[in-house]
Amino acid sequence: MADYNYDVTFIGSGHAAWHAALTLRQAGKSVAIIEKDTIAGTCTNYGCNPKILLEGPFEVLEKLGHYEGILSQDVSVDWPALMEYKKQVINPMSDGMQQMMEQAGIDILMGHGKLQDARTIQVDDRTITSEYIVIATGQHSNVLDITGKEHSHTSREFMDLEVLPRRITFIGGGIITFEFASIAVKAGAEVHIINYSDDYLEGFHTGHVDQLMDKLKAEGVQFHSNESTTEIVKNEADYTLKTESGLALDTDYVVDATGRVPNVAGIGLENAGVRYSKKGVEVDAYLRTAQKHIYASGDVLDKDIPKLTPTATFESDYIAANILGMNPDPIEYPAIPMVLYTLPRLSSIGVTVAQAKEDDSYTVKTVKFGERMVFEYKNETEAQMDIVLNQNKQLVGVEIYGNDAADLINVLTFAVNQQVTVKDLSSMIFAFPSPSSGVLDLLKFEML
Ligand SMILES: Cc1cc2nc3c(=O)[nH]c(=O)nc-3n(C[C@H](O)[C@H](O)[C@H](O)COP(=O)(O)OP(=O)(O)OC[C@H]3O[C@@H](n4cnc5c(N)ncnc54)[C@H](O)[C@@H]3O)c2cc1C
Ligand SMILES: NC(=O)c1ccc[n+]([C@@H]2O[C@H](COP(=O)([O-])OP(=O)(O)OC[C@H]3O[C@@H](n4cnc5c(N)ncnc54)[C@H](O)[C@@H]3O)[C@@H](O)[C@H]2O)c1
Repeated sequence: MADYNYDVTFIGSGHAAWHAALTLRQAGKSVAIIEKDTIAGTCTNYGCNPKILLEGPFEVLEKLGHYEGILSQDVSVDWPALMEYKKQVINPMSDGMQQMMEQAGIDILMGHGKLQDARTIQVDDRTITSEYIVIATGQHSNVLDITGKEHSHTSREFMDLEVLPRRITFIGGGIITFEFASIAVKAGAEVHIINYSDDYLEGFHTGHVDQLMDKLKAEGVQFHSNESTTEIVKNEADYTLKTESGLALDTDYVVDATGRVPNVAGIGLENAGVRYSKKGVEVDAYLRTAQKHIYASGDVLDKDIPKLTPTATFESDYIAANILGMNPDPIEYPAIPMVLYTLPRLSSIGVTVAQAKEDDSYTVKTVKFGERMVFEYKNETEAQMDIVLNQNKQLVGVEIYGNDAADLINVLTFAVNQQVTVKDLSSMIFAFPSPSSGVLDLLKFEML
């Protein structure tokens, strides 16, 4: 048998990689992780974690708003102090992860990984060989190819801003735009959203999206629909964003949030005979590429399911089990929850209301739990969920609008994936009062 430097080598160190790396190392495999930027990847360093940390104080402001007349509303967020706090909490995480992996016996190779052939990887000026390889290179922010594109910023740069600009313009009507616009406007910035169509937040419940947009408009966010950005002009003290229709918007900071692009270029996929397209790396039902010993995992995959941290983790765990022979079956994804971390949040799992309306076998119900349980939902009367039941009256889909939508969807993910019945719910006692027990009580009633 051929002699390789490592049993398994990962290109990338995000969630798609390190979960499998640890499991494989614990099972006695020799493992290397190649990383060219920051150990632990996007979510930990410039994605989910800093995003939710920065959002924390604004969530408090949002909740304060439900007690007007009871609590003084004269509170504001000190952005520079918040940024300092973000650095204190987030910056050490990468080193901590590196130490944890090295203590487990994983070799961390810093540098740009590039396949030379199907078993050989060049890492800057050194070369290693590996029996198995996992491509876990993630995605990068799209940058619109327009004049003055060098004046636009990515989500990563936005989350490093020491001072929040007075006027911020987001290009794109997707997740990143809404999450950042939601906090920027609460921080007092003048916020504009430029979208090249009039569709926003594709995939989320359209009624909830409309409700969220109305709220953001009331807070001051200005939406510019059906506008195609053509140019960003640098002026002496600010910038002007121009569109095809003639809109000229003066602003201090432009965030390009027009999507994320799989990192498939410059990593030697063609040298190794791995098939890919601009949508990502092509894999079979076992997450194996055209070369059966080369797997791909996480955001870099060409797949139709949401590109999220929990799916990257799920795939990483699957690959470890498959390589160890513990799971020889094709990967089987459960229903995957999506959460939009705006104020309030939107979340969903399973069959959507839009899908259910196309199929007579489903029943759709709207449950205005915020109105019905004012005390448990702390005056958030707008909170509601739209549920989809199948013919057996089991919960197959939920879409939520409300501050607690992230935690509630986790409870309901359990109900959807386990095909829970009213009898199951009635056989359990839940703590009361709490947001989840309120929702479960109402759910039982709707499922009867
Ligand atoms: C602003 C933002 C907010 C997000 N919020 C959420 C959220 O709230 N919830 C959620 O579930 N998901 C969220 N996501 C998505 C989530 O971050 C990704 O789904 C997740 O990080 C994917 O993990 P990954 O390991 O596939 O990729 P990554 O974490 O991107 O890791 C890939 C790694 O590969 C490295 N790499 C690339 N090419 C090479 C090379 N040639 N050599 C060596 N190393 C290389 C990169 O530097 C990177 O570290 C967010 C993303 C962004 C951008
Ligand atoms: N809460 C979460 O789970 C979370 C949060 C942030 C990011 N993410 C990850 O990042 C991705 C979101 O990134 P995003 O918000 O940049 O992408 P997105 O796909 O959600 O939104 C992109 C937006 O840009 C628009 N657009 C695309 N091309 C354009 C063009 N040429 N000109 C103008 N507009 C254009 C699209 O119509 C869309 O509105 C998610 O898919 C997910 O993988 C997840």
